[in-house]
Amino acid sequence: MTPELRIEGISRRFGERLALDEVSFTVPAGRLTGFIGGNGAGKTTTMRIVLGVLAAHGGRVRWQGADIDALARRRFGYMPEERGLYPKMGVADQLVYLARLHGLDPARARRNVADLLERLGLAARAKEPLEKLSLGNQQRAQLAAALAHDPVALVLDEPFSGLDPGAVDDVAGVLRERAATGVPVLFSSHQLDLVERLCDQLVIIAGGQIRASGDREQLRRAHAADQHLIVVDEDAGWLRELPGVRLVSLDGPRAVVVLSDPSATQKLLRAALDRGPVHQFTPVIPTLTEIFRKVSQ
Ligand SMILES: Nc1ncnc2c1ncn2[C@@H]1O[C@H](COP(=O)(O)OP(=O)(O)OP(=O)(O)O)[C@@H](O)[C@H]1O
Repeated sequence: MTPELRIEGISRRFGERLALDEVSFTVPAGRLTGFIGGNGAGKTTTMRIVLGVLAAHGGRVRWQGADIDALARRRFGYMPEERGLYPKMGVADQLVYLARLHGLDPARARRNVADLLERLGLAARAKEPLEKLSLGNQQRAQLAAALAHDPVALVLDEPFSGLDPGAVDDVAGVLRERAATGVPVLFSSHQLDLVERLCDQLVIIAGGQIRASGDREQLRRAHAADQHLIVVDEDAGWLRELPGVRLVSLDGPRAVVVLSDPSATQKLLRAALDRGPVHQFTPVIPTLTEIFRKVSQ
């Protein structure tokens, strides 16, 4: 059975406020799924419901094709928004303790924790109490806590917040490795550039509703507005007169155009080549930030 996590029609109210409105999406096995949305969009509420920390008022969470239960959830790795490690306890000791709570034998728990601390650049701080670590290093320790018991799925609330670029790369590397072993990874973030760089799948939520979800590149292509960039040798102003072409912007030899139909593409290219060299001719694919702005309105 494919280890796939599915959120199906989840709704949740807080008093009169509908925080989640029939939220559905899939976190496929072996892929990094970025969960993005503005403040109060519903990311944390969704993640809490997946982990059973909060009850849903409608819908269900499915794991490997069946309704999720406490046993399955125990095998998940969760990094909650309210970070939950003990400030006064040694870093390695508490990670081993948490891994053992999840059922790992002592040797395996110690080995996993040592590997993770090494991988996350914390090996030298292993014996120190958590509170003596910088906030970024505490964050790395939180991630280690979510990973130490060899989880079958990962649900991480803002794992990159407050990390410097080096730490972002360390954490991203660890998540990629986990995903490569077939683990579904869901992580929320406000850093759109980071999500664009890291994730394979995207889920965009706004006002408690899913506005877009799926493969990152497919989404980008689906939101392309039929625009093409063309770069020629000299001023491209002649494009104004070409039938089937609407000029969106013009900057000397660079122009962005919208074509009336697919056959206009070849006509445009031919007309441009008749006038001289064509240095670029390519569809304009929107960035994640542009898609996010468009669908979140
Ligand atoms: N315990 C609660 N009691 C009342 N309202 C809540 C509670 N938890 C969440 N909400 C409301 O539900 C909505 C969704 O909040 P949630 O924390 O899930 O958003 P988020 O996308 O994680 O936001 P952020 O990026 O700011 O963390 C918000 O309107 C929030 O005020």
